[in-house]
Amino acid sequence: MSNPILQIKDLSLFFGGLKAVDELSFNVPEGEIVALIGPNGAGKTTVFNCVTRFYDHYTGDIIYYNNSGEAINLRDYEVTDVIYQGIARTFQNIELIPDLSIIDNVLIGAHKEIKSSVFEHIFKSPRMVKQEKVLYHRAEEILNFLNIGMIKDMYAFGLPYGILKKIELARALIAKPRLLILDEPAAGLNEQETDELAKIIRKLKSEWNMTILLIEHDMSFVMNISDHVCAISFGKFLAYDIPESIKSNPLVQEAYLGKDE
Ligand SMILES: Nc1ncnc2c1ncn2[C@@H]1O[C@H](COP(=O)(O)OP(=O)(O)OP(=O)(O)O)[C@@H](O)[C@H]1O
Repeated sequence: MSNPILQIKDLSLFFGGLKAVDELSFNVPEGEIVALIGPNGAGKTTVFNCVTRFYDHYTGDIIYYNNSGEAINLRDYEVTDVIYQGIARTFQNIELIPDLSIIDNVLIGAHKEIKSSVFEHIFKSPRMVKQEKVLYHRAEEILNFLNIGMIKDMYAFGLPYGILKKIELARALIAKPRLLILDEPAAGLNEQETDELAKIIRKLKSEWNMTILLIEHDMSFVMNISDHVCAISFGKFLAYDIPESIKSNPLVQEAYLGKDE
C-alpha cells in the first residue's frame, strides 16, 4: 500500500446528544480510489464535512500530506483554505447557478487561481486577461474530457441530471486537486451514465494522478471501482479492506442486512 495522503485519527463529532462520528480512524493511501460506505445515517457525509472543514467542532485529527509532502493538520485551516491545499469536493445535492453557462459554472471553481488586484479586475489588465484565457482553456479541456465540451455554452438551467453532475465534477476538477472527494457521484445516474462515471474516475486516478475518496450507496459501483473500502456504522469503524474482503466481512453484512435472530 502506498503512503497515506490523508489520515483520519480518532475523529468524533456530536450533533447535540447524537454522536454522528465515533472515534473513527482510517487512512487514504495516495493514488488510490477509496470508498467510505455505511447504511443511511452512518456518518459518511459528516466525515467529509470534517475533512473539508465545513464542520470544525470535531475532536481528533485529520492529517493531510500536501504537495511538498509536509503533514498538515487540517484543523489549522479554514474551510476556504482547504482547496489551496489541493482538496476539492462535490456535494450530494448539486449546487449550480442555473442562469450561467456550463463553462461559467465550471470557472467559478477556479476563482482561487486568479491573482489580481481590484484595480486589475476593474480595468481588465493584460495579466488578468491572460490568466482568464489559461483558465478558460483548462475548463474546455475538462469539459471535453467529460464529453460535454460541445455544449459548454448552454445554460445549466433545465439540463438533464447526468449533465449537471458532470458540471459539478468539472467545477471540482478545475481546481486541480490532488485529493478529490466525491459525495454520492453515481446517485441518480442511469446504468450507462454510471459506467461512464466509473471510467472517468479510473482515468482521474491513472492519468491525472488523483487520489479519490468517495461515498456511494451503489455497491456494485463501489466494489468495481475501489482499491480499498472503509465501512462504518453508527459513526464507528467496522472494517477497512479490499472490496472482495469487505463483501464477505460479517460485520459489514450485519450492518447492512441486520443480525439474524
Ligand atoms: N446538521 C445536522 N444536525 C443534526 N444531525 C445531523 C446533521 N447532519 C447529520 N446529522 C445526523 O448525523 C448522523 C450522520 O449523518 P450523515 O449525513 O453524516 O450520514 P450519512 O452516512 O452520510 O447518511 P446518508 O447515506 O443517508 O447520506 C445522522 O443520524 C444524521 O441524522
